[in-house]
Amino acid sequence: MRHPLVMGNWKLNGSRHMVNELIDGLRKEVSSVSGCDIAIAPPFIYLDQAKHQASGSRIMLGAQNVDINLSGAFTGETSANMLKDIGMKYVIIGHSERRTYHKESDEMIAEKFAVLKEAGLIPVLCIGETEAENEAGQTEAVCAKQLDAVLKTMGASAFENSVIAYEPVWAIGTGKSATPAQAQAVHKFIRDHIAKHDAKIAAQVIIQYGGSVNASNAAELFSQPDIDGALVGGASLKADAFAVIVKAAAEAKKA
Ligand SMILES: O=C[C@H](O)COP(=O)(O)O
Repeated sequence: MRHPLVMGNWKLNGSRHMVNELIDGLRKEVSSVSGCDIAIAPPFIYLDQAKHQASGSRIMLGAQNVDINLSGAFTGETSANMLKDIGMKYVIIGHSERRTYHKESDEMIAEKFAVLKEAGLIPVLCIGETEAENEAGQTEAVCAKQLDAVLKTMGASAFENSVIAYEPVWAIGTGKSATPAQAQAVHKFIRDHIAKHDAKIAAQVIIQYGGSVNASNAAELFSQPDIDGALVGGASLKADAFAVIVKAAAEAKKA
């Protein structure tokens, strides 16, 4: 049985004060929740502070990016081994904001996937189509191509103990979430696509939904059989709203 994961992607938001306040608030809200893994991904500069602030709680830490290199003359970059060294568990890769603003290709993202696996970190691989691709009926083709970049280089076994986040670009930060039925259909496609290579791994891989998840729509999204939690942006910046989403995931997957 899959254990849902709700992860907050803080993106470029935060301060020393906010790290302490938000994590303290979240610790109180989720202290009695079981049945759902919880993670947050603050900006790099606050990861160490956040790790300490969350110490002894069920809140795990993740980073928002990683470099493909492990050391050397790569100014401004952070390696997988460094993230492991400071106690990170998850690393988000392939987020559409990085694909768009930093021109990250499927091939580069597959390389990042490989360095994370090598370092013993859990990749959270974001995939998803743009609005134009959605309207052109290309959702499945786009998701398949993004998954294939990893499948071709590493095989289906790479998805063992890995996370996929389906994030339709048109739903990110827009307030316009995919409907539960729309999201379920794509999640099932993703699982079936991996199952063509390895049914056992497809059955266990966590597939999160991301894109305007909030306290009001989370429960219905999580009621879908192939939606295993969420990658949450805006709503993860408020402890109470994020906790409602965590509780909804724990509740929905109890049955
Ligand atoms: O990584 C998170 C996603 O980009 C979703 O962001 P959002 O919840 O603000 O729409």
